[in-house]
Amino acid sequence: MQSALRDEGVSLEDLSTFFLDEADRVMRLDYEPSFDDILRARLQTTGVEEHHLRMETGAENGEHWIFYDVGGSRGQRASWVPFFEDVNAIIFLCSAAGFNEVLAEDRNVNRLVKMFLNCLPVCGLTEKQLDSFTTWKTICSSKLLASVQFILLLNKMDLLDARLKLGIQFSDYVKSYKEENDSEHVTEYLKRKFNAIHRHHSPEPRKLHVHCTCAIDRNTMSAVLLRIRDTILVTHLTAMELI
Ligand SMILES: Nc1nc2c(ncn2[C@@H]2O[C@H](COP(=O)(O)OP(=O)(O)OP(=O)(O)O)[C@@H](O)[C@H]2O)c(=O)[nH]1
Ligand SMILES: [Mg+2]
Repeated sequence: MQSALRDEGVSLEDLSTFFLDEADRVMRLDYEPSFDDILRARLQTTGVEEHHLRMETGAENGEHWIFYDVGGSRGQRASWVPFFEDVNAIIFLCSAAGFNEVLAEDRNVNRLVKMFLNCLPVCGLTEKQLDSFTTWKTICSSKLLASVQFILLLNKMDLLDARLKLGIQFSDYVKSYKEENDSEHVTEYLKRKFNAIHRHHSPEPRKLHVHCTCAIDRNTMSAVLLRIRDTILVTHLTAMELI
């Protein structure tokens, strides 16, 4: 069924059964999407989208955040650069569960693996390990972004955990991986690889902040966003020599 839907241009991301399980509710004439429906929906970003968010609760009440969301698929990447110049921080989302997925735009290229292409000497990975690491390396190397705060979100931790618990072997896809097949060890491995690329390719030394996330979990994401806010604030105060 998944492949039949894909042939029709319908994508059921991550083999999610969420909307199929909810079909009765979703097909009602008076259906209104819940917060969870919105978080589960797959809406591909095309070009660059500007989002203004005004916080409505807690200490952040009234605060105004501007996000620029850039499409992650290959065809969208060329449009990123002009928007980078004035940003305070780059939040790079990488699916930690992408190790056994291929790109929709090129089914010969592994999603995580595609991250690693030009980083082989740094990572010691095989030629199969390409996409997210390649993109990460390109962004880290940018001179335009030398003074921008970098924040890495290793996302889809729930799916990573579920896949490893199903017995899918990370080492079958990432040949240099020799550790245990659990999310703790795999996550540490990914952090080391991303950190190595960042350290090796940044034009000037800078700190990298890494968070493990599940973007569909609103509670943990709001805590992560607060920590990101604090990181950006501290970086700015330090730059202005106020702390
Ligand atoms: N289970 C799970 N699903 C997630 C998580 N994060 C995102 N998703 C789902 O992944 C799908 C893709 O999310 P999008 O926001 O469209 O992905 P994107 O990375 O912005 O993709 P582009 O816009 O093409 O760059 C959606 O169906 C989300 O619900 C996560 O942490 N866990
Ligand atoms: Mg998007």
